[in-house]
Amino acid sequence: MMRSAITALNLHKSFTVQGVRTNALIDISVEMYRGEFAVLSGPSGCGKSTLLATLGGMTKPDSGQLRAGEIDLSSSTDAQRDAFRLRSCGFIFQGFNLFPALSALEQVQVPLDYLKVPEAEARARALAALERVGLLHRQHLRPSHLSGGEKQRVAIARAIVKEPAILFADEPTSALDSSNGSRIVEILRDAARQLGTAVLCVSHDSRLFSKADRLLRMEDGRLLSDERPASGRNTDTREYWHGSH
Ligand SMILES: Nc1ncnc2c1ncn2[C@@H]1O[C@H](COP(=O)(O)OP(=O)(O)OP(=O)(O)O)[C@@H](O)[C@H]1O
Repeated sequence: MMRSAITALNLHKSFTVQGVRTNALIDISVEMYRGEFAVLSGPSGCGKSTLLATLGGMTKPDSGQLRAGEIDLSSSTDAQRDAFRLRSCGFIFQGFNLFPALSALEQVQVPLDYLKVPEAEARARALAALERVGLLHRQHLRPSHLSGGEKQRVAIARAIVKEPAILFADEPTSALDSSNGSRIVEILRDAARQLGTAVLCVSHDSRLFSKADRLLRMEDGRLLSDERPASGRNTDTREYWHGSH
């Protein structure tokens, strides 16, 4: 049995700017599972970022249902959605979004400080997350002394340090060369497997497609296809739930 991280049912979202209405999400129903690495693609403006923002509790859908475990996000207050985001979601963006003045280790500790994790534990967990992305030896460096690939790995460590139920990545490899990009994909896939996180990654990068457990495709606000390619690794999360973790 795959464990659901988030379930969306009949989501609609539109924007009206100067009297012109855009339907960014039209009747989207999708369920994201823990342990699964899903890649979302589609033409520019088709609604990918809006879907991530909605699933991640950053914007409210106009209608439809959104449920994460016991939490009904569609009828929740802003404070409840903030709490869900803080506790259960990780985000990775193409521009890394690191704090210039903080070392790699400090960046990764930030979310745990927000969650009020005691300092010693936060430090130990941040070091473990940096180790997971292969950056233990860079822990004291600030972003200006890190390469693009390393910065993205710090951003991933920061996103996975709280072991989120769901991890959203918006074009995480687009600023990277191919070997750094491949490494990021491996790390995201390992995060899904080893932490039992649902990873939803927006990408136009076809190299990612072959690594995905699941391929979602949007067009004009609609979810056009949702497939688990036979060539992908199994989508069974037993590896995590009954494995050595
Ligand atoms: N805050 C907003 N206000 C008005 N319109 C918006 C807003 N956010 C998105 N839109 C519109 O909704 C549609 C979907 O946008 P969205 O950013 O989700 O697409 P996308 O697939 O992520 O595009 P890209 O690949 O170019 O990032 C677009 O037509 C966009 O112009």
